Amino acid sequence: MAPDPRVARAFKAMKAIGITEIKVKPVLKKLLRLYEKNWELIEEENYRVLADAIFDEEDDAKVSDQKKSKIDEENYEEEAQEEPLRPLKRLRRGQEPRVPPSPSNSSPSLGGALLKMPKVEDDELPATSSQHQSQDSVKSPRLSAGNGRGEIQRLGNKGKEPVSAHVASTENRCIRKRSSQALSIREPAVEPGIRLLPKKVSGTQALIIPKDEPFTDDMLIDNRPQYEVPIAVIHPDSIGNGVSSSGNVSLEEQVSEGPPASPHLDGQHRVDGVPASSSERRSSNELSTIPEKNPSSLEIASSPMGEERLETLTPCDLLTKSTVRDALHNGGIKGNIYTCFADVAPPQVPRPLKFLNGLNDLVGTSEEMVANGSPMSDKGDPEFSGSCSLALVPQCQLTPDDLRVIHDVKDITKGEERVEISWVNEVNNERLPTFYYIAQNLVYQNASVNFTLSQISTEHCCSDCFGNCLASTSAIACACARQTGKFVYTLEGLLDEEFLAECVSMTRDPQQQCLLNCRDCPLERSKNEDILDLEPCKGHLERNIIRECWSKCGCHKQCGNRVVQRGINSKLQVFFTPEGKGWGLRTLEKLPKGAFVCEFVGEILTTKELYDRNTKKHNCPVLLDAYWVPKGVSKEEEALCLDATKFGNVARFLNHRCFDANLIEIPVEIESPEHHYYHLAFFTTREVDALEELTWDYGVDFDDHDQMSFQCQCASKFCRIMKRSNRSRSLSTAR
Ligand SMILES: C[S@@+](CC[C@H](N)C(=O)[O-])C[C@H]1O[C@@H](n2cnc3c(N)ncnc32)[C@H](O)[C@@H]1O
Repeated sequence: MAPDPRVARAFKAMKAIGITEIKVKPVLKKLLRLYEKNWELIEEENYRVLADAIFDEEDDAKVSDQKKSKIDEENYEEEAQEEPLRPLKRLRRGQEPRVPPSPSNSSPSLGGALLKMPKVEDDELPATSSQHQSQDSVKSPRLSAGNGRGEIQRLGNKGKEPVSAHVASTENRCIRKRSSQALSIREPAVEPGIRLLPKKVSGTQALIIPKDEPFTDDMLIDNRPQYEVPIAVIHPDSIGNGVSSSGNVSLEEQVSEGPPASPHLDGQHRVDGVPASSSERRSSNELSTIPEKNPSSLEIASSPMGEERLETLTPCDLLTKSTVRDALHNGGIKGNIYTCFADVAPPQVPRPLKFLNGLNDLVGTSEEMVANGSPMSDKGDPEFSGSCSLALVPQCQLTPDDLRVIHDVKDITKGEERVEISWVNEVNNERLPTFYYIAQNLVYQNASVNFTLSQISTEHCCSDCFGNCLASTSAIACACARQTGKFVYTLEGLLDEEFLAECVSMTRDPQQQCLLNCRDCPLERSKNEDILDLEPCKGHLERNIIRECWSKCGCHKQCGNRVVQRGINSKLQVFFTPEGKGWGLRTLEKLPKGAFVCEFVGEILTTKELYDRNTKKHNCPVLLDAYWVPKGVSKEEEALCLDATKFGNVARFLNHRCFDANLIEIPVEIESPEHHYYHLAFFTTREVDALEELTWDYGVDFDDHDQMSFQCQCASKFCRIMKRSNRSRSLSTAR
């Protein structure tokens, strides 16, 4: 096969400055991945980025060699003394300063959960040293969701079968099958006066990152399982106004040069340790809060694994780095820029970190952070204690968009949520997959989801209520609780134990599960154009639902019957799982049983639209089929699902756990009594410890090849794939 002329030209340009093909090849390959094959970025300025990246690679190799020699010569203690200046972790994350993964998910597993990233084709470039990870193919996820009414309102669903238009044809067959789901979240603590930053980044990184590049499947690289149902390339523009408020995580990635070692330590918090609000954070770009006595910027990375690194750099140092300078002038945003900008302080002499006795004195583990409520407790030096001042940061001519990106580095929600949600990768140098963070579901195109006040009759709201419906002493049940017979929330904001137990039982207990089958399943209709190919409905799991008060109700926004609509309130963190599941979500604080964690948020699609997307990189779309059977589905367009692959919230990072997941998903009606659309909320099924991963039973039938499939690593003793043979026994034991 003839070599790509662009490759040949790149080789030639490098050869002209004395760089051999053998050195060019691997770096070029990385850049192609990083830039998603956007050659223009590589070719700019006579392949400057490429040359920079190669030189950086060489520099890093030298540093690595020097370090190795040093380690041979010095004893362990001596090495430890130098840790602050050259973190051990750097070796592991060695690639980040050079050619950072693309914002859109450069790493194989990254895309993992949601988006899979195809590698650069080998035939495009000669063989390289890029690593290849095993790839599992993932089939279309089982779409599940449900809505039920308290004890209430039970609805059936399971996942795959067409529902006839209108006719609520249902054979209510109780079938033993399937599962439940749930999850919870938390937030990282932050250190006043000290910012956790990624290590230095090469200019290449800073210059790279095409912000608005279209995201296409073939630009992605991922070795992890792919979803059977691919996702379409969605441009923010095509989504409508609602998207404007969403955040593009890829942009965040662009800003950060590498996976944050410990997002807990970011500077996005106020001095009092309280997470800054979105607006506060935004303004902090203009007024940088800095430690009064901290003369220099301080880069700190740490991890629960005990790997930390510290580096002092003056703002001047940072700003005079050519790469940063270039990036600023070019309007590019990079990790370094973020670092320098965020830490810009009055020019002072960098302060040596000798006073640190060891990293562990300064940077605690995640557990310590959680326990102490602060990731860094000023142990190292009182000067790091909260006192701050505001300093103007005039040098950087960043656009408002740039500033927005900068702020998003440590908060994937970009201020969309009430709480900040950081991400951390203590396993490798993969970055978050590219997606736009949205806190509320958004209609993609055809989904017929209309909320009008006129739709809500007095039967559907409690207009006579006042204050907190749960605290009412009225003998007459609040209208919003009528369907369930009682409120399903307690005054503490948790799910009523009995209601939760019933929900869990209905999804987990084979004896209690009830699958309802519709005659003309919309799901099957969406999958198959030819009516002759239609498969029978596979059943929809019967569920309980929650009905919350809403705008037409007379109660207060803080009414106890408004939990899900108030959004995430726990301290959550997206992290890279060490078990091969890709990214996951964990809580940073202990969560009680029955706590709301988050909603599954994504694009609202018709099932037809979902299948039309024809992508194999879906992030577990969820079918809103809770009412299909009881109410029927009048037209195909009303068969809705949620796809969080490109637009979603933290729930897209929830991994699957067979049977005994700590989260369960429950349908929640909020704005609309129309049953074809509802919210899907995750609640804890038990108390969840701080740092525990939050999991949800996708309800995957690993024997059904029509469903999403992956090599389950849930480690549950009830794992359906690992212990299939013992499944029945396990389930009964668990009960
Ligand atoms: C909704 S995503 C979860 C987030 C995902 N881990 C990521 O990195 O973005 C679902 C995908 O995560 C992976 N996954 C989830 N649960 C898993 C498990 N128990 N074992 C292995 N992989 C899992 C699979 O690749 C699955 O297709």
